[in-house]
Amino acid sequence: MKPADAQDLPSVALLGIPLEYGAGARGTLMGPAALRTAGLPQALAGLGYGVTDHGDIAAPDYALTADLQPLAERCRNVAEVAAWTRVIHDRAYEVLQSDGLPIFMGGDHSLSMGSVSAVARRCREQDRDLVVLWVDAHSDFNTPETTPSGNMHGMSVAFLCGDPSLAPLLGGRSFPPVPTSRVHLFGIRSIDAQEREAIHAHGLGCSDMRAIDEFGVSVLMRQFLEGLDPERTHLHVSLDVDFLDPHIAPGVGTTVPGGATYREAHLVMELLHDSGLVGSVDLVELNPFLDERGKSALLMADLASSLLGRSILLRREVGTRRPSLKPNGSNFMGVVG
Ligand SMILES: NC(=[NH2+])NCCC[C@H](N)C(=O)O
Ligand SMILES: [Mn+2]
Repeated sequence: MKPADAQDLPSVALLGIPLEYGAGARGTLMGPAALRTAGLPQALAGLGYGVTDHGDIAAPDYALTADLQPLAERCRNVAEVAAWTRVIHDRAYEVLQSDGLPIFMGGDHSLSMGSVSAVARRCREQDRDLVVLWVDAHSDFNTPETTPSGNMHGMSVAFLCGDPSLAPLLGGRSFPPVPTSRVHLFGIRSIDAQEREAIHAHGLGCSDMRAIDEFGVSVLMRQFLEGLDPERTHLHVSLDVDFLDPHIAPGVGTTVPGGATYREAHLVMELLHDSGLVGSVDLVELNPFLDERGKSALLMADLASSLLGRSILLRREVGTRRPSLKPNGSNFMGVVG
């Protein structure tokens, strides 16, 4: 997608995914409703977008079939998550055929196995390079073998990068795995021991919270964006509520102290918008049952508005040029821990 100017704004397609089987805590099933109550559709319409709300995906039937049996011991709710992954993939793929930038409203983070796999399939057809920006406290790179919790929302990145043990989740559908060199983790501050080793071994890009403390979100985000080919890139942004500091966003089951501040989070979204590369979005892990008077829902809706171009700038042109700042040669982007 090219940067949108006022007369040429694209449309937005909302898809609700009330999924909670991938998380340890229940309640993310209410996430899509809370994002609507927080005014997300109206906020995007107010920016000038044509907004189509495709409603919520209905809960699919599930069964622990033979192909899933090997996963059952290490993965909680694997039959439910597999059934959801398949319907999410199919529905997301349909929505991707229609016009407009899709926003997948979760739902726990295991939904990205369905949404991003569909985006990957679509990108292959359109000869685009899919790049995934995982904005999260966690790296979600566990596999059934390494998971300490069994919670499948901690395995989405491994699935998307083609972990063979998780392949049965899609039930025969195929998608091009996202090369690990095209995944960038942002805001990370909670990694399990074996997960850390796997991230090193596979060479995923990572701006962890330590790097953000030292260099700031602007330098790191600009460096990430500069590495992308503007002609070929479809950037998928997967935004987990727990990227944010728990003080400003308590409505999530896996809070980790020391998260992004209000302005850091908005600046990330603003820089992403200015890049003109964002092609699809997940808003995940919002748990209204744990929220305080809707404040996390309101913040997520607000961040989505910034990602889609709402600007606090007086002069619009300041924010719409391509990022150009080059930090001087240091290689802090690829380092974890
Ligand atoms: N999307 C999330 N909130 N993921 C949390 C994952 C936590 C932990 N690493 C696990 O595998 O259980
Ligand atoms: Mn996550």
